[in-house]
Amino acid sequence: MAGPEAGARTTRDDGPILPPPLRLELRGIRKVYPAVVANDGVDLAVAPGEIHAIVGENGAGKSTLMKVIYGMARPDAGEMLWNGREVRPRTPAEAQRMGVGMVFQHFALFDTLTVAENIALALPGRPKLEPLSRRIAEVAGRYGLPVDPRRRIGSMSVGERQRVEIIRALLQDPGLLIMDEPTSVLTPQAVESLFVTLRRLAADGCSILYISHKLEEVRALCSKATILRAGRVTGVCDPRAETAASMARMMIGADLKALRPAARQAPGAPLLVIDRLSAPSPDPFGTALHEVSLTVRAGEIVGVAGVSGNGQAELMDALSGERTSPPGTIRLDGRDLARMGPRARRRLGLSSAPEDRLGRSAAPDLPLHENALLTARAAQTTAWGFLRRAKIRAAARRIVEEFGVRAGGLDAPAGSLSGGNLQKFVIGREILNAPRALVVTQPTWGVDVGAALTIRQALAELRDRGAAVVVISEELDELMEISDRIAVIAGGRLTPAIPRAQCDRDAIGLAMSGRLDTPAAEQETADAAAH
Ligand SMILES: Nc1ncnc2c1ncn2[C@@H]1O[C@H](COP(=O)(O)OP(=O)(O)OP(=O)(O)O)[C@@H](O)[C@H]1O
Repeated sequence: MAGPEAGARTTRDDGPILPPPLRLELRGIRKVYPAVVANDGVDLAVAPGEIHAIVGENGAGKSTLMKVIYGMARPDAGEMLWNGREVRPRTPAEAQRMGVGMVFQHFALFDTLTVAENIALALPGRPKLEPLSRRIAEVAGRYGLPVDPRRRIGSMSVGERQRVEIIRALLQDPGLLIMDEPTSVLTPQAVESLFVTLRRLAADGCSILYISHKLEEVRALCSKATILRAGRVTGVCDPRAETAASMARMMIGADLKALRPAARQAPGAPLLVIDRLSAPSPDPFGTALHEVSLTVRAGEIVGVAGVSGNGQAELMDALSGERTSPPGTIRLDGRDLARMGPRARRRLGLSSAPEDRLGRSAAPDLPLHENALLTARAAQTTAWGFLRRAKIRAAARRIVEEFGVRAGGLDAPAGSLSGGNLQKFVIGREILNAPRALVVTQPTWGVDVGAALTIRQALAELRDRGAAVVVISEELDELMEISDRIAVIAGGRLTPAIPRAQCDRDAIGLAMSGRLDTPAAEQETADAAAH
């Protein structure tokens, strides 16, 4: 895959055997943004065929470093060597020609085109579809990435789309593949098969840079890790010889606090009751909701597991009020909110934080303090019709402090925050509004281990104060940790929720793949009948 020198040892004349040059070496990379030094003298060494993790807290500078390597950001200082030669890629196309491939968190594929058509668009010289389809099938077979080149992207699951992205990158014959948080959207089974693919690639000599907040995955997959904190390298280690806790310590510079166990009380009366909610999807490739029913009691967190694209977005739209008047009811304390818009629902105590943080949960160009205002209740932020500026700034400051949001001050635009920091801000804002019921999607998506803990703790505390909380997430581990009961959404249908203690990971994983005739689902039905 990565050329003849990959993974081999080279000889020079008849002299001693020399190790091959590093695939990639960075020396003293520095990148400065107006309010922050994102990379501050970063060194990185990646050998051929090495799976190398980049870990660090939100805002530590991981994405910036990847952008430098992929020609999307110009460093202010430092040098980059590729197979021992100095290079300065100025665009992604240049980086690709050099041999760097990148698979992004957010896929850039056209729904209406087939796999082969999408891939053809990305390759130089617009290759013919027939021979290209054969090459796709060949790469797919070699690396265990089953994909039909004639299928339309719109009909594919997220895991399948990721395979297409990986195949697209592999067809450019990369010597280094950058994967940015690749498992956040996958079922446990899909994560396993992704790891098989990556190990095969590495065995063929392709180096992999693997960005992740999931330290257990890093330990299972990677043979080396570079740890960043506040733009600097704070450690290089072999993750297999570390524990998740010891790596977290290098990332944070302190021990990770444990989730504080709360003095739990039994949940109270039903507070949020969703009954036979159906909704068509606005998106031709979306998933319609079919008679979704769920009862969440006061003082309870119900997790909704599922692979993205199975109706989660439609469920969130229906619960947040972004789409109204569906058949079915959404009752909060007995009052039906199904025909009310988001503001009215919020006023009555039902808050939500959709997944698309920059598009729908925050205004990227507005400063943080104005973003704090977006979903605040009017009573807290206005007096006699005037905005209470000091109160709003104080509310924004509280979010930043309690949730450890790293930003260039309250006047920094939301769009300048790193992905994880924006996430902390949006979720923190909703929790601190103290709603009676809260629906969140992927609450810790892209946030580091320390911040994930803070967010989970805050959700648990909200629950313990008597709120009804629904967490829609693709991360089964997280749902198993924080939910009192778990339901699975697949194909727009929701299984009844079963108590966490009775949840079996494998059965949930299967139900997530659309196989609802599992023991877990039968158990749920029995339990629901008993309620
Ligand atoms: N285009 C930009 N303009 C201004 N500041 C930026 C820009 N891009 C990144 N930053 C800042 O640079 C720092 C590093 O951000 P970066 O996205 O590299 O972090 P990260 O480690 O990838 O974080 P996360 O885990 O949250 O994705 C952050 O403080 C961020 O706010």
